[in-house]
Amino acid sequence: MLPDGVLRGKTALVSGAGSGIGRAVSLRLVELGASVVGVGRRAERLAETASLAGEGFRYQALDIRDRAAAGAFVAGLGGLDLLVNNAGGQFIAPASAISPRGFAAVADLNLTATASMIQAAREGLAERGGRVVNLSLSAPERGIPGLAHSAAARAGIAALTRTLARQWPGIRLFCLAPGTVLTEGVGEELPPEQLARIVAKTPLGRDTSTAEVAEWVAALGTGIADAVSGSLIELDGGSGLVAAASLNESEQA
Ligand SMILES: CCCCCCCCCCC/C=C/C(=O)SCCNC(=O)CCNC(=O)[C@H](O)C(C)(C)COP(=O)(O)OP(=O)(O)OC[C@H]1O[C@@H](n2cnc3c(N)ncnc32)[C@H](O)[C@@H]1OP(=O)(O)O
Ligand SMILES: NC(=O)C1=CN([C@@H]2O[C@H](COP(=O)(O)OP(=O)(O)OC[C@H]3O[C@@H](n4cnc5c(N)ncnc54)[C@H](OP(=O)(O)O)[C@@H]3O)[C@@H](O)[C@H]2O)C=CC1
Repeated sequence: MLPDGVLRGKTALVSGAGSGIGRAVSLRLVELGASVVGVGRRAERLAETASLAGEGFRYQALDIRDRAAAGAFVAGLGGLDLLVNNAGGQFIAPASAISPRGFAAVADLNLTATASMIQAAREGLAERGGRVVNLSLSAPERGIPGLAHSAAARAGIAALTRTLARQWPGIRLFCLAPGTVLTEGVGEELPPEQLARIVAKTPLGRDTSTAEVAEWVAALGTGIADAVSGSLIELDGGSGLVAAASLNESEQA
C-alpha cells in the first residue's frame, strides 16, 4: 500500500475514466492526493466517477480519436505529472472477419490516438519530469487469436513506449499489461463461462482486480520506479507465459 498523500500536488490525466480500470485508477489517484482530469466519450459515466471521487476529480467528454480536440484539450492543461492512457478496446473476431475499416478503427483507438495523446502531453510532462502509463494487453507479441487487430496495436504501443523512453529521457514511460480484469467492458466481449475458463488456465489461476491495476498505476506515478523507463510490466497472473492457443478456444480463421 502506498503512503497517504503520496501524490499530493500532482496532476494526472486519465483516459477512459468513466468505467472499469480507468475509474478505479482515477479514484485511487484522488485518494492518494492527486488532482485528476478524466476524459472519455460518455459524460454521464464520467459524472458518476466524479460523484464517487469528490473533490480532486474533474472531467471532460472527449473522443481521443478526435486529434484536434484531444490535442487542444491536453495542451490546455499545462503542466502534467502523470498521463494514463487507459482508453482502449476492440471487438473479438476471427482475423478473416476483420475488415480494413475494422482493423483501422482498432489500430486508431489503441495505437494512433494513444500516441497522439502522448505527443500532445509531451511538453507539459517534460516540464515536471512526468510519467506516462500506457495500458496494454498481456503478451500480444505471442499472438492472440480473435484479437489480430488489437494484438498488433498493443505490440505497437509497447514498442512506442520503449522508443519514446530512449528519445525523451526527461519523461518516464511504462506499459502496463493486464491479463483478465473482470470489468463490465470485458463482460460485454466474452461470456462469464469463457472468462472463467481463461482465468483458470493462467498459472496463478486468478484474474487481476481493478484495484491491483490502480495500485500499480499509482505506484508508477510516484518516485518508486524512478530507475525504470520503457518497461513492459505484465500484471496477468502469468497468463503471458502460457501460449495464447491454450488460453483461447478458437485458433482458426
Ligand atoms: C474467440 C476467442 C477469443 C479469445 C480472446 C481472448 C482474450 C480475452 C481477453 C481480452 C482482454 C481485453 C479486454 C478489454 O479490452 S476490456 C475493454 C472492453 N471494451 C471494448 O473493447 C469496447 C471497445 N470497442 C469499441 O469501442 C469499438 O468496437 C471500436 C472502437 C473498436 C470500433 O468502434 P467504431 O465506432 O470505430 O466502429 P464502427 O462501428 O464504426 O465499425 C468500424 C468497422 O469495424 C467493424 N466492426 C465493428 N465491430 C465488429 C465486430 N464485432 N466484428 C467484425 N467487425 C466489426 C465494422 O463492421 C466496421 O467495418 P466495415 O465498415 O468494414 O463494416
Ligand atoms: N478488462 C480486461 O480484462 C483488460 C483490459 N485491458 C485494457 O484496459 C483498458 C480499460 O479496460 P476496461 O476498464 O476493462 O474496459 P472499459 O470498456 O470499461 O474501458 C474502456 C474505456 O475507454 C473509454 N474509451 C473508449 N473509446 C474511447 C475514445 N475513442 N475516446 C475516449 N475514451 C474512450 C471508454 O469510455 P467511453 O465509452 O465513455 O468513451 C471506457 O471508459 C482498455 O484499454 C482495455 O483494452 C487490457 C487487458 C485486459
